[in-house]
Amino acid sequence: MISISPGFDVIGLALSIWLELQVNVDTSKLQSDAPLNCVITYEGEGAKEVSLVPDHNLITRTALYVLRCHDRWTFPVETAVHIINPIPLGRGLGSSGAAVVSGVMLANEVGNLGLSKARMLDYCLMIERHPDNVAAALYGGLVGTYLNELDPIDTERKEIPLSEVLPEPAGGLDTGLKPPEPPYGIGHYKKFKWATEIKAITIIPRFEVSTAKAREVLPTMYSRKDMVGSPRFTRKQLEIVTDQIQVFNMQRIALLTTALGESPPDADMIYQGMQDKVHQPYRRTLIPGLTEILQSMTPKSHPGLMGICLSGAGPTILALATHNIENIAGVILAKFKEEDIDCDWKVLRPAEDGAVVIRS
Ligand SMILES: Nc1ncnc2c1ncn2[C@@H]1O[C@H](COP(=O)(O)OP(=O)(O)O)[C@@H](O)[C@H]1O
Ligand SMILES: N[C@@H](CCOP(=O)(O)O)C(=O)O
Repeated sequence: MISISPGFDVIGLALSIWLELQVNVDTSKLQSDAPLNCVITYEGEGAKEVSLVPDHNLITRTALYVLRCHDRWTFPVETAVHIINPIPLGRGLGSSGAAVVSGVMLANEVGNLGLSKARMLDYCLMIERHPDNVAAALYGGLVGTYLNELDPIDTERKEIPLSEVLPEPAGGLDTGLKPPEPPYGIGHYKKFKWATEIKAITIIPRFEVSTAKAREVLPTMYSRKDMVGSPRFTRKQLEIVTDQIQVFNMQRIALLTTALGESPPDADMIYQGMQDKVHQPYRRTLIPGLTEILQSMTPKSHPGLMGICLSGAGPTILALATHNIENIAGVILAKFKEEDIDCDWKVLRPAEDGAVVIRS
């Protein structure tokens, strides 16, 4: 799943590329030699780099966090988790969001915790703190999200450093200290319609940009950062510039969520709706060719194109299109090639169902 500009940290889209866990609890065994009673096997994207040690792997570490909040200190004897992952890691396609959601669901299943999806979202948000990706993965489709204003005690709990919520390796077994439980109702979501004729072309460069790094390049104060070296601006003018950036994105989000659901789609409105000033301009330093790609492709210059943006934190480019798909993809591939960047590409569609459990 991905987040869509200009809906930075707000709008997420679940796409038809599914992380799958095949889980078996062998209750005939009385004890297990596996660390934390869990045997992990793995195939697909990340197979060479992802740890198969349960208190290092993001999926099982997340599951252990949820289990430990419920006084279960290890997996049940003996839990086998086979991970099948088609989502490239560190490309802006939400592999970590999917991993976190799957870890929470894994705990819910093996621990028989009976958590609702709303409660699972709380656990996800203690780990991946921007709600766009995890809400899309959990609920499916195109979602808008927000974080609730909590009382001071719950706010403090929700902001406990990630290193305490999800230490690596997952600690606690020796100390017996329960990890911080999430407050109730951290975030909420609303699903929007998606016009079926719109396809999602993803152009996936063969290099990684970690989301953490792509967030570090963003300004903390937009007005100050934007005005560095421009002492001629007054305080009033700085406020106006900040407002302009925020209002620019808000005006677009307001249109985009409706425009993406209308048939036939209005290309100009979607294209305008996908412009962003909050994160894309700052991330160009991490992604050669980004500015040129985003600025040179419009519905007029490339018929069929509806809109174009960075997918998540990048480096993947998301182009929405109704037709001319190969041609549009070819242009973006060629532009990356000019920067000596090889890419893969996929045409995806929204996955409306969200995270599901199939019991056999
Ligand atoms: N299937 C997976 N199993 C275990 N860990 C994963 C999996 N997918 C992602 N991760 C973890 O998430 C990291 C990538 O997260 P991130 O930088 O946010 O990029 P992305 O845009 O793909 O979400 C990986 O380096 C890995 O630590
Ligand atoms: N809104 C976040 C989305 C990060 O998505 P990812 O797929 O790169 O993890 C951001 O833009 O930082």
